[in-house]
Amino acid sequence: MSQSSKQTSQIAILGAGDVGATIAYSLIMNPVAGEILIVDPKEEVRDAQVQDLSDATFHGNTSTRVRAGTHKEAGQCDIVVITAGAKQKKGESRTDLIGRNKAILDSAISDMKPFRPDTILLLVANPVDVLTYFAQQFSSLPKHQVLGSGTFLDTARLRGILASKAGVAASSIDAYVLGEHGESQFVAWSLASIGGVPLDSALEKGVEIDKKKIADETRGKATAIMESKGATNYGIGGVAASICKSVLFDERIVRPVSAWQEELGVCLSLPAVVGRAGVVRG
Ligand SMILES: NC(=O)C1=CN([C@@H]2O[C@H](COP(=O)(O)OP(=O)(O)OC[C@H]3O[C@@H](n4cnc5c(N)ncnc54)[C@H](O)[C@@H]3O)[C@@H](O)[C@H]2O)C=CC1
Ligand SMILES: CC(=O)C(=O)O
Repeated sequence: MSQSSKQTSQIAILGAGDVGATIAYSLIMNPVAGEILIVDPKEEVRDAQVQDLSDATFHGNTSTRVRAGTHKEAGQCDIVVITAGAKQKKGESRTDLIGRNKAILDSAISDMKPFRPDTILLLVANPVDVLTYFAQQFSSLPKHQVLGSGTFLDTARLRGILASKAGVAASSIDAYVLGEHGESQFVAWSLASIGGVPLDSALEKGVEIDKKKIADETRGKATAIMESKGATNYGIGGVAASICKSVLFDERIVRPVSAWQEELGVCLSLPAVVGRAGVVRG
């Protein structure tokens, strides 16, 4: 991507809560776009987040500007990251949010229309797979332009756990959590490798891993964090910012993101090639 298109790219973030603000902060610290628009009907919170985030743009490495925006403006951005919606209260599952968050999504998409034809919608609000499906329906954008963060965060969690067991950097581990960003997710153990060597052969002698325990710990990590601090925001902040970069730079990187699965008639995560058109190949 040329320097000038990098500077003029715009990312809108719908929802100025814990997750939306952290995604914006990640995009300021690792700049990929010229402008970030923060959109939230709670104007006081939105404006305070804009003020606070603007202070973070002071650091030397960024040319990204942050401002408050409207839903209509968001519909004309390169990427719209949708964090708008309720989060889980104690004892609630992600799927318990469906009624509230589907209604919020419906009204937010109506407010953003008409979309720029090449806009990418990145769903983050939960239940992310179901909302990705509804965003495809409500927006009428081509399905490959509407994707969800899916099991990318679960995959990051899995790689972190495996890295500490194996004593190698998480970036050297190739392993995926696939399926639903929720209770039915699964680890594709047969694909797991370290530096290209199948996981079981790559571990040092004497190092044993309990695959069921690791899969359970990965699946339960969000609940464990939320029980203590009420929300998860940093992991998804990094994950969503990384997807934005893959889109704007047309990276064609393979990521487990939630996308339309023609054979199954649902949105869920399988390894997909992510580029400027969204899911370039499923
Ligand atoms: N996919 C993933 O891996 C993750 C998803 N999440 C999900 O992200 C969502 C947001 O979480 P938090 O930021 O912690 O919640 P929050 O409650 O802190 O913020 C949500 C914000 O959305 C705003 N909002 C409501 N309707 C809106 C609309 N029509 N347009 C724009 N903004 C609107 C609210 O005013 C609020 O400020 C939740 O559904 C949560 O479950 C959170 C972490 C990870
Ligand atoms: C909240 C959520 O979906 C997560 O942290 O995985």
